Amino acid sequence: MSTTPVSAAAVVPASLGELYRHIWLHAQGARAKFALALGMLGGSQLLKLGIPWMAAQAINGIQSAGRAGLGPAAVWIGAILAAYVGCWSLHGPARVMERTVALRVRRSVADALYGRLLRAPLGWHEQHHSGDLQHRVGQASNALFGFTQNQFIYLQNAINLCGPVVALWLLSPATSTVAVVGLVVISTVIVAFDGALMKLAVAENQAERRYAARLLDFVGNVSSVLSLRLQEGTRRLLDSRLMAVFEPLRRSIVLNEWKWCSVDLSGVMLSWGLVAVYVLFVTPGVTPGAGPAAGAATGAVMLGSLFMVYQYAQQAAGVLGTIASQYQAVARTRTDFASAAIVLQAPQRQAPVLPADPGWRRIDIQGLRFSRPGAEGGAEERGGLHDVALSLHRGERLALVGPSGAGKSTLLRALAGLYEAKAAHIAVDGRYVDGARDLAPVATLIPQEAEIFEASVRENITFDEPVPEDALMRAIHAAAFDPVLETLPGRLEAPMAERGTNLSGGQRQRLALARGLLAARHSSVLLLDEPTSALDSLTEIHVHSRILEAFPDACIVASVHRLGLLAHFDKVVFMVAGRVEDVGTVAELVQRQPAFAVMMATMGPGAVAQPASAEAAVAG
Ligand SMILES: Nc1ncnc2c1ncn2[C@@H]1O[C@H](COP(=O)(O)OP(=O)(O)OP(=O)(O)O)[C@@H](O)[C@H]1O
Repeated sequence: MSTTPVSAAAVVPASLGELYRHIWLHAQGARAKFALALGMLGGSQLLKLGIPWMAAQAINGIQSAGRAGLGPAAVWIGAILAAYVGCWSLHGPARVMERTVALRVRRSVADALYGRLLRAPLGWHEQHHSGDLQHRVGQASNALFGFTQNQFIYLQNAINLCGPVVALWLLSPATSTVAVVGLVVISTVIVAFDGALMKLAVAENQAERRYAARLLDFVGNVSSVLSLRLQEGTRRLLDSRLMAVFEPLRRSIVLNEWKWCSVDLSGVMLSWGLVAVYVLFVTPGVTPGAGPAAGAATGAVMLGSLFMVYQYAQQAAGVLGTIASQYQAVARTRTDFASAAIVLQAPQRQAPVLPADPGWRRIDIQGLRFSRPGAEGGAEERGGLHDVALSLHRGERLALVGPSGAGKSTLLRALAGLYEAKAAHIAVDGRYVDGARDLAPVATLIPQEAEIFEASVRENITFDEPVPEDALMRAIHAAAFDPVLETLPGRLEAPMAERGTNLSGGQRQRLALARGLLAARHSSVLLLDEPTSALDSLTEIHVHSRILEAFPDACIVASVHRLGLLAHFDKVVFMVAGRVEDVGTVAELVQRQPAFAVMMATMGPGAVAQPASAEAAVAG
C-alpha cells in the first residue's frame, strides 16, 4: 500500500454517451440479448399505454347505455386483463435478461479496471492510495451495473412521458400542447437542480474516498495504532475526514428537498391544469372514440373521456416525479462511473520487447535512466537512476551494495520493468535489442515486503495456479520454509491470518520468499530485493545458500545489507545516489572505493561496528 496522499484530481461526470459506450463494450457476447430485452420491455410498456383508453370505452359504454352497456364493458375489462397478462409475459423475462446482462457488465468492468491497475507502472501506483483506487473500482463497476439493469425504468419513463402526450393530442391538441409546455418547464427545473446536485456528489465522492483510504490505513495497520496508543488520534483524524464528507452531503440534502417540493407541486398543478383545459376548451361530444354522442346532445362532459384525460394527465405528471428521481440516480451514476477515469487514463506498461530467450549467456545494460514522476529535470533529481551500466552473466551472483537510499531497490525495479526506464540500451549476447528497456521477460523480482493473505499456505504460495507439487516443495525448501511447514497443523492447507499475523516476522518472510521462488522457477535472472531482511544472520546465510543452489544457472542480482553475505557473491555492484560507482570483487572494491572500505570495516564479516565510521559509511 502506498503512503502518498490520495489523488484529488478533478472529476468530470461521465456523459450518457460514455455510459452507453461502456455498456456496449462490456456487454460483449450478450449484446443481442440486451437489445431483445429492451425491445420486449418497450413492447410491454406500449401495450400498457392502451389500458386507460380501454377503461374509457368500458365507462363510456355504461354511461351511454346504462345496464345494457354492462356486456360490452365486461369485454373491455377482459381486454384490460389480457393486456396486463401480455405486459407481464414480455416484461418479466425481459427484466431477467436485462439484469443478467448487467451482471456480465459488472464483471467485465471490474476485471477491466483491475487489469488496467495491474498494467500501470509501479511509479504511478506509488502516487495513488490503494484504498482510493479500490474504492474507485468498486464504485465505478457498481455504477455501470446499476445503470445497465435499470434501462427498463428509463425506457418506461420515456414511453410513459411520450405516450400520454400523444394520447392527449388525439383527444385534444390544445390539452396536449399545454401538457408539453408544462413538461418542458418542469424538466428544465429538474435539470437545473440536478446539475447542482451532481457537483455536490463529485465533492462527496472525493471526500468519501479520502475517508475510505484513511480507514484502510488505520484498520490495516491496527497493530501500530494499538501499540503506539494512537486510538484517540486516529479517531479524531477519521472523524475529520467523515465531516468533510458531510459538508457537501448536508447541502445536497437541503437542495434535494427543494427539488422534490418543486417537482411535486408542479406535477399536481399540471395534471389538474390539463383537466381544466379539457373541460373549458374542448367541446364535449366530439371526443374521438368517446362512443355514442349522448353527451353532445346534452352538452355534458363524457365521464369516461374525462377519466381518460385525468389518467393520461396523471401519468404524464406522475412520470415526471419518477423521471426526476431517475435523473438524479443517473446523475449520480455519471459521477460514480467518472471516478474510474483515473484508472482508465492510467499509463500502461509497454508490452515486453526483450525476447524471453532462455539460452542467453550475457546481457549488457547501458545508459539506464529513470526519473520519478514529478522529479524530472530538477537540479537535484532525487530518487532516480543516472546512466547505470551493468553486465549480467549467466550463473553469476551480483550483490548490490550501497548506503540506504542509494537506489538499489529502484535499480532492481527498473530491471524488472516495474519502473519504466526513460532510456536504456540492452544487448543480449552482444546483439542490441531495439526498444528494450527492461529484463521483464527473463527476470523475476522478489520483494522485501512479506505480503501474506488470508488464505491457506498453498494458496499463499501458488495463488491457485496449477503448479506441479514437486516445484512447490522445491520452492518451499529453497526458502527454508519447510521446517515451519512441519509445525503447522494441516501443513500446506493450514490457514494464514490476514497479513500473516499467525506467523513470526521471519516465518512470514520465508513464506513470501517461497512464493517468489516458485514464480521465478522459469526465470534466468533473479532479482532479490532483500527478501531475507527479517531473518537472523545465520538463517539468512542458510537461505541464501539454498537459493543459489536452487538456481545454479540463473544470474542473481541481490540487494545486500548484511555484508557478511558477500562471500556468497561473485561481484559487488557499489551504488551511491542512483549511480553505479564501481563493479568488482570485494577485494577490488575495498582497494578502489573508500566508502565501501569503511562499510566493510564496520559491517563486514567479523567487524565490530564503530558509530563514527558507520555514520561515514551511511553518508556514503
Ligand atoms: N516512491 C518514491 N517516491 C519518491 N522517492 C522515492 C520513492 N521510493 C524511493 N524513493 C527515493 O529514491 C531513492 C532510492 O531509494 P531506494 O529505495 O532505491 O534506495 P535503496 O538503496 O534500496 O535504500 P535501502 O537500502 O534503504 O532500501 C531514495 O532517495 C528514496 O528516498
